[in-house]
Amino acid sequence: MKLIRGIHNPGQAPHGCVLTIGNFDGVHRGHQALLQRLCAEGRERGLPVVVMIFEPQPLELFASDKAPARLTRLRDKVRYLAESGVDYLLCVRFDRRFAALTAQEFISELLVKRLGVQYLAVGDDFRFGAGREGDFLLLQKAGAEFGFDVTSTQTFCEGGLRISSTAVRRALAEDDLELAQTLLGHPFSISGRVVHGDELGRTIGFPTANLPLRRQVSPVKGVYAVEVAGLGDKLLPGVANIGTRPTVAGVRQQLEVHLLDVVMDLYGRHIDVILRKKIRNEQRFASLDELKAQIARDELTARELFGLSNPA
Ligand SMILES: Cc1cc2nc3c(=O)[nH]c(=O)nc-3n(C[C@H](O)[C@H](O)[C@H](O)COP(=O)(O)O)c2cc1C
Ligand SMILES: Nc1ncnc2c1ncn2[C@@H]1O[C@H](COP(=O)(O)OP(=O)(O)OP(=O)(O)O)[C@@H](O)[C@H]1O
Repeated sequence: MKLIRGIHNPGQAPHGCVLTIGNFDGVHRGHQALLQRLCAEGRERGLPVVVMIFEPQPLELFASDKAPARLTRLRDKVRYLAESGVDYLLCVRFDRRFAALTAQEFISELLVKRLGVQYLAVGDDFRFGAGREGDFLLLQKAGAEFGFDVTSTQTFCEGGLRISSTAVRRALAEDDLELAQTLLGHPFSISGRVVHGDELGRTIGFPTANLPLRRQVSPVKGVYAVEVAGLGDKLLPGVANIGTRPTVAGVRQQLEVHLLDVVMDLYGRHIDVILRKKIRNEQRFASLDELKAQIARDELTARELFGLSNPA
């Protein structure tokens, strides 16, 4: 899959394609069903499959305080979309100028002139263009005028519930990792590059690898039994805390993971932390000793869960 950043990269995007548009946060099973359909259509027509996403996501530009927590960073979205068989990922920089394009301009300049779209699949609730004035009906009319097909994707459900990024966030907020995984079609994980912490963890006997969550708010909080991918062939078990570390007066939200039975310097490594089970909420302890005793109990809980023997 080829990643194209921005719509002004001449010659990079194909002219003539099958296309879908959306946030694709989480690349959940609803998205995957839509992508499968789109790939089949692309094969039939002998055309490349293009997915258009926006970065930042529209709500993050317009109402950053109301924007929901991201399920996937761009890097992970790219990986999941590539695995789904997409040929080109067009990542549009969503700024005030782009947002001001009228629905008609979006169709004629971008979809028709720039991409030469032949087939477009979107949900029937898809809105676009300045003031969200463009809708499915307008796309259908434009399709008839410019000669491209427009289909509304069939809603993909789980237990009567429409799978959506919002539904995954809700499952995570309710600590239902199992449901989140069912909706996603893959386990929920948080990835990033390990940075230096203040190394207090080392002095309390639990060295931790720290992942900053940056401007991204995490959809989950608390202490989890986890498995870490990205450090060789095997998944490595660990315990992680996602929060602000009130005991040591931390401020910024971060993820900290302590690996069981392995000592290695993870600084600078890119890791993917798969959340397997919530152990408890983050707490403020009266002393570091109490925190240390609790983390030791968290470790035992995780060991039991993973069927590992206790440390010597
Ligand atoms: C499994 C685990 C559970 C944790 N639980 C809490 C907690 O409940 N409250 C808290 O303030 N900090 C918690 N922490 C964070 C510790 O305060 C943190 O590891 C310590 O401050 C070391 O920070 P450093 O890595 O920046 O040196 C937890 C860390 C781990 C690995
Ligand atoms: N369950 C589903 N079944 C079929 N198509 C879906 C499903 N969920 C999303 N889509 C389609 O995938 C495309 C991208 O969806 P997008 O990520 O913007 O929305 P979403 O997953 O419904 O998220 P949100 O909860 O934020 O509305 C859209 O065309 C949308 O209609």
